[in-house]
Amino acid sequence: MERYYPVFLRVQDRLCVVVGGGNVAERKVKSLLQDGASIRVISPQVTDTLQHLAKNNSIEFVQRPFQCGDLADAFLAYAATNSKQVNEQVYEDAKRYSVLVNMIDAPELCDFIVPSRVDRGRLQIAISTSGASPALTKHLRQELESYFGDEYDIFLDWMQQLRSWLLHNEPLEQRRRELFRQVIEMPVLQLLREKKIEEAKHIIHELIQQEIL
Ligand SMILES: C[C@@]1(CC(=O)O)C2=NC(=C\c3[nH]c(c(CCC(=O)O)c3CC(=O)O)Cc3[nH]c(c(CC(=O)O)c3CCC(=O)O)/C=C3\N/C(=C\2)[C@@H](CCC(=O)O)[C@]3(C)CC(=O)O)/[C@H]1CCC(=O)O
Ligand SMILES: NC(=O)c1ccc[n+]([C@@H]2O[C@H](COP(=O)([O-])OP(=O)(O)OC[C@H]3O[C@@H](n4cnc5c(N)ncnc54)[C@H](O)[C@@H]3O)[C@@H](O)[C@H]2O)c1
Repeated sequence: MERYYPVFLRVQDRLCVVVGGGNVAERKVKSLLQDGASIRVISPQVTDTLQHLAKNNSIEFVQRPFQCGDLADAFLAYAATNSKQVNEQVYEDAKRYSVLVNMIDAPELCDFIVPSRVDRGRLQIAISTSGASPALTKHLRQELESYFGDEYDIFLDWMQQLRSWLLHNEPLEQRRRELFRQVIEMPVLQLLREKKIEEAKHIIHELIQQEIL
């Protein structure tokens, strides 16, 4: 069985080269755009959406077939054409320049595979079946999306602020851990789900007040 090591990559302003401009390429591009990657699509033809993104300057579009050397300055590469032969050329080029490559038609050659993700601001849940069933991956994403709502975005905003405050103001690591555990176990998320934002804020403030006193 193939095993993959999960990480969260920083792609902001890093060049990601997508070879091919069909539906699958479009999906990879949209996901990369969410995280601020600098994207170059190389393909004789692209979908309407990719065309539109190129017109907006959201992506760079190089309108021609793939050529060896195209991956020289890439951070990540995607072999996303409908031709096995072209995808293999992309693979060879990626190896030549030591660029990590995703192959949309050959999981066994992938340096990395693209997971589904539930995106709630700072909370990201990545899902993979190690390539066994992308259909199940998608299904699980939809299930998790209904469980994890936007309340996590607000909650994590507060947790981050609280954490940086405690890192400066509470020198005891054991005590900080205890406080984080308490906040997580309080019904803050439930209140946020019910849109009772002030009430949720209030119970965190009370806990911190006790801490200060
Ligand atoms: C998660 C997601 C991310 C994304 O693409 O953004 C993604 N595939 C998604 C959807 C999807 N892909 C396919 C279907 C049709 C149903 C089905 O086949 O199950 C559906 C569902 C649909 O479209 O409804 C067909 C398919 N997929 C691969 C092959 C090639 C092969 O297996 O050989 C074939 C053609 C097989 C054939 O020839 O028939 C390969 C890969 N697809 C992966 C990711 C990687 C493994 C992820 C994992 O570990 O689970 C991996 C290995 C490489 C990669 O692409 O990174 C995205 C869901 C986004 C969402 O959440 O909605
Ligand atoms: N990984 C996945 O998530 C996934 C999902 C579904 C299908 N697939 C696989 O993906 C392939 C089909 O993908 P699609 O639906 O996006 O295909 P598509 O037919 O919509 O698009 C193919 C693209 O490749 C481009 N292309 C062809 N030759 C090229 C070259 N020499 N240089 C650069 N670009 C070139 C075309 O211009 C076109 O834009 C199938 O082989 C299937 O096995 C993968």
